[in-house]
Amino acid sequence: MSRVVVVGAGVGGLTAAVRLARAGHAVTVFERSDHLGGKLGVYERDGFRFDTGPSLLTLPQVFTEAALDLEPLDPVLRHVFPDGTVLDSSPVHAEFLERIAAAMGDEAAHDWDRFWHRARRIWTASWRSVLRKPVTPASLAALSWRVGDLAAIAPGRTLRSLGRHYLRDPRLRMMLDRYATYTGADPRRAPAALAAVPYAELAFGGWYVPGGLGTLATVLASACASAGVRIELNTPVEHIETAAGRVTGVRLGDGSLVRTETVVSNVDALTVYRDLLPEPRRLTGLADRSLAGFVLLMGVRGETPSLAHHTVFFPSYYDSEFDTVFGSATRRARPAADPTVFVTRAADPRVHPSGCEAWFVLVNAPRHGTGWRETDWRRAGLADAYGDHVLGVLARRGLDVRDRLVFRETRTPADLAAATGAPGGAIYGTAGGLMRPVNRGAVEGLHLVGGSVHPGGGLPMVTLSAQMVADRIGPA
Ligand SMILES: Cc1cc2nc3c(=O)[nH]c(=O)nc-3n(C[C@H](O)[C@H](O)[C@H](O)COP(=O)(O)OP(=O)(O)OC[C@H]3O[C@@H](n4cnc5c(N)ncnc54)[C@H](O)[C@@H]3O)c2cc1C
Repeated sequence: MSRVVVVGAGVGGLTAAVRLARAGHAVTVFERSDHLGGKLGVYERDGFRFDTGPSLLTLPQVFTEAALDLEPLDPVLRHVFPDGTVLDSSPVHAEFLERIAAAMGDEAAHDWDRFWHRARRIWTASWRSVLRKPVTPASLAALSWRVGDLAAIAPGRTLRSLGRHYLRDPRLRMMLDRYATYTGADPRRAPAALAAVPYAELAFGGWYVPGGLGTLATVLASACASAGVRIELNTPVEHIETAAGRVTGVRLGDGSLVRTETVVSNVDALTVYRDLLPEPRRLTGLADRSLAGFVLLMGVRGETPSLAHHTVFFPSYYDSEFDTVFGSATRRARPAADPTVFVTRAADPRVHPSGCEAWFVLVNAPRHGTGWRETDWRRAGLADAYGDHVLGVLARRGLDVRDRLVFRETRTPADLAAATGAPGGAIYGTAGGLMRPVNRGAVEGLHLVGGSVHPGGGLPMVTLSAQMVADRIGPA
């Protein structure tokens, strides 16, 4: 029986651990923190239960290691535009077209239908040629894929330009642009291939896990237990030991050495290459880093019928938000004055006391430490002041919750970085791009899973990375 060490108990690490143990390996997971799930965090207070990370599960067919009880969402998302238009997305295409026509007119519905057919081609090509296969610069260059798939994905084209080509209504353009942020990217730089994201979300639906998405970590943990995986919490891996270009073991925080020839790392690739390997190595194929997020967790009195499970409130000038949170060569990244505000409020009595609601509010935010003082999220008072600001923005967009708060907690990019080891609190690891770091590590026996490597961030992609890596390692 071969011994495999998994570093990190995020969704990628736990999924790889289950799959490898079922394939006959003796698997040990070392996790630096005192809890499982990584960014898939849960926070409980006064009878309220919050997911501190993911709130939307897509591509349920991917989660084969976790038997989940799922509830479909309709609408998947409610969009509130700056002119007051409200558009609910539907997992049934014909129904969504009717909703678009009712809210924005027939021309807009026709445009979305045309875009949808192109997005389906992109999805089909991505699923077949990219998402379940290790993609490397060499495989791209060798054009080993079907030429039709390459044409559909249109490498080199941006999501923004694809949207401008198909969609005339500025509100639909805004709606499409937002999908770039599902990988923490700027739509003006993100590849057109990300059109696969709205396709997948609407064609296969958006799902809620009763009790909250944190349940996924619990289910994966029990799958680990049944498969015989050993999990050690509060056990950071300080180094990956190598000799002659091969993995020989991992050095733990207490100085002890655990010998193994196979390490699956769920740690951000940047950290692995910079800090865990014996000599810092250049990470090839590093795409842009993902955005971080600023989160408010709020216990709220009363009910809010204007909210769907997920509601997005758009700003008047979307590009100015991207300019601000990404920064540029001449302007440092800063929190946005007029950000998009994403509110999740589950109608699930398991997550709030009766007569109340548990709100998760997320806005795009620059990574911790990427700019000057403005992006030092540890600066005294910044988190509270920005939280006040976000609630003021929400009030100006028609939803004033400030006099209904039972309590309010804040999670900044610096908090996420501290809790999960995500550099700068990047939500998704690397932002959208075809050239993410590859799953095969720089030394023999090292494999990488999780949001910072191919095929990317978000629960389904992270799960696919783990499945690909486990299958590549093969049976014991
Ligand atoms: C606010 C927020 C909202 C999100 N919303 C969604 C959403 O709605 N839908 C969706 O699909 N995705 C969403 N995501 C993204 C999703 O959470 C991530 O893509 C996914 O959970 C990342 O999993 P991972 O496998 O990369 O591991 P991570 O979650 O990054 O976990 C890595 C683990 O490794 C551990 N670790 C790090 N260094 C060491 C070390 N040296 N030794 C031992 N252990 C170590 C960490 O403590 C951590 O537990 C969201 C994320 C956030 C933060």
